[in-house]
Amino acid sequence: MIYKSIVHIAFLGPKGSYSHIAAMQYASNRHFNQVIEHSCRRFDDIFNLVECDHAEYGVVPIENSNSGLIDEVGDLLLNTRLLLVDEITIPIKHCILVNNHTDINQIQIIYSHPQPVQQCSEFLKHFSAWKIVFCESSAVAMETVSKLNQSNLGALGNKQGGQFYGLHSLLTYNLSNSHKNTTRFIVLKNTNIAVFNHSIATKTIFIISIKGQSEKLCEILKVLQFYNTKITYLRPRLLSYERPRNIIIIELMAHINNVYIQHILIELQKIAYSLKILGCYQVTPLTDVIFHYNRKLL
Ligand SMILES: O=C(O)C(=O)C[C@]1(C(=O)O)C=C[C@@H](O)C=C1
Repeated sequence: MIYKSIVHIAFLGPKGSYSHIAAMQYASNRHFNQVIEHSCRRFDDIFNLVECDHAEYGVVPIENSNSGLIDEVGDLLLNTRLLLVDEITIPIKHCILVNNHTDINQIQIIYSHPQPVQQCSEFLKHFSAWKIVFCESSAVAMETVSKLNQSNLGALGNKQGGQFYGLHSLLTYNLSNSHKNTTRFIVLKNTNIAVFNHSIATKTIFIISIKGQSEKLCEILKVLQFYNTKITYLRPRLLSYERPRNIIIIELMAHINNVYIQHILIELQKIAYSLKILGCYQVTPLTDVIFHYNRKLL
């Protein structure tokens, strides 16, 4: 446990975004007494704030159970010197947020971040006449609908967040394509939080960049298979088609000082164009996110 009186946390805002929920949940898990919220409009602003020490922690989404890697965050990780010190997974429950008496049939325009649109694509097929306007976050979407205060507008967001903007929620069952929709957020920091006890569940995450495509990827997989380490995440992303270059984020369930991990890193360094350790941290069990969040709102 970490006890610190005032902690600055940056996240994709404004208030009521899923990132805000995750950031507040992290603060609650860590028993921070007082949190100064730095609500950012873009992911790179979050990275910059933490890099410049204006915020101690940055909370960003890395992966959604439906739509996969958040590409922009993956790309930012390649170039940052920040470290991953923790992660938090929260349930994502999208609904439609509207002004006062708006009925679902009155809606003509939906404001949303691109991620919820992707995650609710099956549901949205039933309302193909809706015009979709993309926003920087689900909270910006809700804020916009609230400010415009028209009965033909709706936002894709979450019920709790909608309360910040005085919106009503329609269709509060899960609108996502799959029954269980969760997003994993990572916590970024300038310095590492040391994990001394190797027996507890610990992850090591690194990012590799490779030139060329399939052969290098196969070589990497062979190394991982040889050392038989538990892979909890592996995701390649093609950065450029012209001169093929891939980044691969790999997450292994072991401490960085584990002898096998050390061998793997040495082997992979020979194959990769670049290899960067993103972090090594203890995995905390899932907690009841919405409970803490509601308590803060009421
Ligand atoms: O729009 C928000 O509320 C965010 O916090 C961003 C974001 C994302 O980029 O994935 C976070 C979690 C959900 O998957 C949807 C959107």
